[in-house]
Amino acid sequence: MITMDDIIREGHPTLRKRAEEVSLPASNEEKKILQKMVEYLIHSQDEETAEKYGLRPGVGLAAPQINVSKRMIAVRTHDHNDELIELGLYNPKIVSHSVETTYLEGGEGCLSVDRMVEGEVPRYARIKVKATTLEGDEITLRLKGFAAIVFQHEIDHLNGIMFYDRIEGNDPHKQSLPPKEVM
Ligand SMILES: O=C(O)C[C@@H](Cc1ccccc1)[C@H](O)SCc1ccccc1
Ligand code: NI
Repeated sequence: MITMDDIIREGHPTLRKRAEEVSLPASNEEKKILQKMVEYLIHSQDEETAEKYGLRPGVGLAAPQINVSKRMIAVRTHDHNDELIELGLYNPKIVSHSVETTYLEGGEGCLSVDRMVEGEVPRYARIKVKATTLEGDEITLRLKGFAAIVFQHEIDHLNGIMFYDRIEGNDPHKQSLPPKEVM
């Protein structure tokens, strides 16, 4: 199982790389890794298991965070209708987004960042994501609210972007809004 020992922390070069596309169908090894990433989220959201193994709760995890520079993410959260989203995805892509932006009150955290970082992180309010699931199905997700923020946080990890790169007042040359992905 994945524990905090497997999660690399800021300063590790893999967190600043652009992760490689996964050629599909995924290999057995890639499937195993993605499955374990989903399991990490399940374990981390179970109070007893999280306590037993010292897991930080997570609603998302990107493969670069376990030092695997491949375009794979796991997400376990609820959508705006309070439906559970529990997915392992290959090659997720934001194919369109709202002009309107939003942010998480109180800012964001990250399993790869062992410190509090103040500041609002601007995110698109609504996004459309295309990806291939762990089971091999191509899906399109229309997301808003917290789920949209989670997906943007995780897809940023695939592009070597950390949440604090987007906080106003940082290096003015850094893009404070998500870069145009595929527009
Ligand atoms: O480091 C990660 O990628 C996992 C983050 C994702 C995330 C952080 C902030 C906002 C949206 C997504 C972890 O889930 S941080 C822990 C956490 C847990 C519940 C709610 C928000 C953040
Ligand atoms: Ni993160």
